[in-house]
Amino acid sequence: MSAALQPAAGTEILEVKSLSMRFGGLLAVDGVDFQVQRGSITALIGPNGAGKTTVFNCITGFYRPTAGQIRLRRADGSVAALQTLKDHRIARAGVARTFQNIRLFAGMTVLENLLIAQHIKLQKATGFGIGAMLGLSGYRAAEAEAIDRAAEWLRAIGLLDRADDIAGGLPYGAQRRLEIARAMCTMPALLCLDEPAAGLNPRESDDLAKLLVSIRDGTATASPPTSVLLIEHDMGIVMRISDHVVVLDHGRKIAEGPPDQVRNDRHVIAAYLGEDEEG
Ligand SMILES: Nc1ncnc2c1ncn2[C@@H]1O[C@H](COP(=O)(O)OP(=O)(O)OP(=O)(O)O)[C@@H](O)[C@H]1O
Repeated sequence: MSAALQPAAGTEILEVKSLSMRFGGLLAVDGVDFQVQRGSITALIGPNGAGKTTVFNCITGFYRPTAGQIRLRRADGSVAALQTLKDHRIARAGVARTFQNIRLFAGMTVLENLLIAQHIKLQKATGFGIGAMLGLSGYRAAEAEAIDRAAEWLRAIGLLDRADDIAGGLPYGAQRRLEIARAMCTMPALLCLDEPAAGLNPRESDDLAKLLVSIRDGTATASPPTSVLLIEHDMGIVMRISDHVVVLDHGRKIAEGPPDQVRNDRHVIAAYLGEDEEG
């Protein structure tokens, strides 16, 4: 049965409610609540081990939460209860993600990486393979559309002239942008990015910040505006591009609000100072 349950009410695209995740004796996420507003960039921050990636893994179906609800409210008003779905169904429901460590198909070309991301749509359009084998027009149209979309995203990330290069040979910052383009080729409602600025130099970070804002605003390509949830340690980027910041520490939410408010929150300052003392 579909996870579409009830019509939309608010403007949030994602609602995380009383989320908990236990690993044996460790409560890595402890009753966390937050929302991602449609058309916003929301950052999930906190010291090392705060539970950020675990929250992401629950949202994207890599972990089944111990308790709590994760609701994706789609544009058509239906609600998907993500905590009940497997990862591939969450992807189909409209949630795309990237990982802390780059996970491209390094031996394939830049373009192939973007086409593979669209294989589910191609399969559907072709009656799961038969149409492709027979060379039916539905397949050719879907394939042309996939290539057009890939080209649009390659233009948006400045890699159109490298479409036929091997992805693994790209500079690190370009690989990061390609991963984001790959996620965007699935036309998600919500884009989840786990430390997209990790390892980038200042110029690459700047390009990334602009790309994320253009994804949020729908100006990167002809695609509509897309809500973004990101985990990020680079506070320069977080403070510059986020509309809303959620702060975790030891598995609990300790603050949330606009960047300026969170930056001056005494609980947040104490959590980060504590990390410095330990480190
Ligand atoms: N699969 C797992 N099994 C056991 N413990 C885990 C697992 N995944 C995470 N943890 C633990 O849960 C806690 C939260 O980890 P998590 O990776 O979510 O934190 P984080 O905020 O993303 O940290 P970082 O910023 O360092 O990536 C840590 O104590 C971690 O060791």
